[in-house]
Amino acid sequence: MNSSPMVTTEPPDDASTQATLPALDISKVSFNYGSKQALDDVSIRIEAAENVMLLGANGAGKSTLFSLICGLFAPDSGSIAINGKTLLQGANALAPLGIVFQSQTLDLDLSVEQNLMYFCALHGITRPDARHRIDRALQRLDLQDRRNHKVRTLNGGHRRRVEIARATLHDPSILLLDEPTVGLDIPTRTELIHYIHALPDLQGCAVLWATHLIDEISDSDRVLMMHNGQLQRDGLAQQLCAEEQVADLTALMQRVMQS
Ligand SMILES: Nc1ncnc2c1ncn2[C@@H]1O[C@H](COP(=O)(O)OP(=O)(O)OP(=O)(O)O)[C@@H](O)[C@H]1O
Repeated sequence: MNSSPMVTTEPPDDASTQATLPALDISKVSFNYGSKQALDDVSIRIEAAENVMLLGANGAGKSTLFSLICGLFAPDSGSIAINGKTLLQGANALAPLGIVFQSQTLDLDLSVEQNLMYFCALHGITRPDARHRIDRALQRLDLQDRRNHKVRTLNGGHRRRVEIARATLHDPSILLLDEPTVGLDIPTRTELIHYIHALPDLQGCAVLWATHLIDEISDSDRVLMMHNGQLQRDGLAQQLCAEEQVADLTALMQRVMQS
């Protein structure tokens, strides 16, 4: 991937304080919608500041997994811990979580800054601190000149960037991204992919990024392959392909889906 002007370098935020506990620990999680099993005995451990791609075709179980991590549903069995705290330990357990949903959730009639300020207020961040965090996030995402623009006037790529900026304002330990590039043109996708890959180093947070697009995954990425609610593969993309003697991830995904 080419370097992008969107990425600026700064030291990570408080990364050292998050270094020991796994950012996310999913243990033997199963979940059913009535008689339909959506997740079957899924275990995933993501370390602090690790970037992980969650790959699966439609219906694989990615969104359901995200809903469980966010506490929207409780698992039928198994447990989920964020930064060492299980979700059963109360709403506070969700505090170190950042999320960008598939569908857009910005207020179109507020400016970029107003959207970000509102989020900070919801998280109990004081105004001076919020200003500092917003400055930093806008700079990292190359959005400074859009600060006072109404979101309604922004294109899809800029709106996505605002959502990502917003999701990092409270310095989450783990950021969940549910198909963040859907609907974006190729140059905008490329920029976002580059930025998101740099995020663990920039921000010190882990990233779990759901996608069904294999071209968003690079050889050195850790990839989790899901199919029919099961975690079928977990490893570095290049290594998985070498172990199974396939040319690329597309061939490996085909094998997984035929199994
Ligand atoms: N509300 C629901 N009621 C019943 N079944 C559901 C519901 N939501 C999802 N499912 C089923 O659960 C399985 C997993 O769906 P899920 O949406 O988690 O997959 P996904 O990988 O996120 O796919 P997509 O990218 O299409 O959202 C699928 O078989 C789906 O049809």
